[in-house]
Amino acid sequence: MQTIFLTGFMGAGKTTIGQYLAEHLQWPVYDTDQLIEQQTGQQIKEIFSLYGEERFRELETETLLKKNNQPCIVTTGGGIILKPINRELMKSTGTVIFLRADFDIIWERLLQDDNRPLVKNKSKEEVEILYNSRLPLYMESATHIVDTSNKSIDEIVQQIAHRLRLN
Ligand SMILES: Nc1ncnc2c1ncn2[C@@H]1O[C@H](COP(=O)(O)OP(=O)(O)O)[C@@H](O)[C@H]1O
Ligand SMILES: O=C(O)C1=C[C@@H](OP(=O)(O)O)[C@@H](O)[C@H](O)C1
Ligand SMILES: [Mg+2]
Repeated sequence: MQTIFLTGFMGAGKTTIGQYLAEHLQWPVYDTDQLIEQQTGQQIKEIFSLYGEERFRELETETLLKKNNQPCIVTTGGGIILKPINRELMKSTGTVIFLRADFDIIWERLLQDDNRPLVKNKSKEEVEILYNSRLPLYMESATHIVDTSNKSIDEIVQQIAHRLRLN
């Protein structure tokens, strides 16, 4: 089994589900946002405000390129699917699980913290446009789609393990 990449929109639960899945499978887990923060010594929101989104996207690609071939879980930032090279890198080196969730559920979660620069000061309508614009890219790059709406974290972890025949 190769790397398991978790993709999906901001607030879909990638970082959280990845932690629980890692515990369940006893696999290491890496979060691209956390790796970028460790590497740069800066918070994601600082990188966006100091250098812009484009620089952040380059850092995401660098992070994917640095990954070794050992089995692990990689939880990605919601925009990782924007660059074709990222979609190719993930698909060619692992299994890509798109964590899908209804936008209304996601929006409620996004209201809980203000650490996401692409959400801060945006209306619900504006973020929904971003969500809809990205959906085809999540679909195109996914090897599996897991619907997470109204499911507990435990149910989602079980479902992923079952779909990948890892339990
Ligand atoms: N299935 C779920 N049910 C309820 N809350 C969830 C679920 N998945 C994630 N959350 C919560 O949603 C918020 C966003 O999750 P997070 O893992 O940061 O998402 P992402 O990494 O996709 O942006 C967190 O507060 C997390 O606890
Ligand atoms: O969707 C995006 O473009 C982003 C998602 C964030 O990660 P999460 O999806 O884990 O919130 C983080 O990478 C950055 O704020 C940009
Ligand atoms: Mg995350």
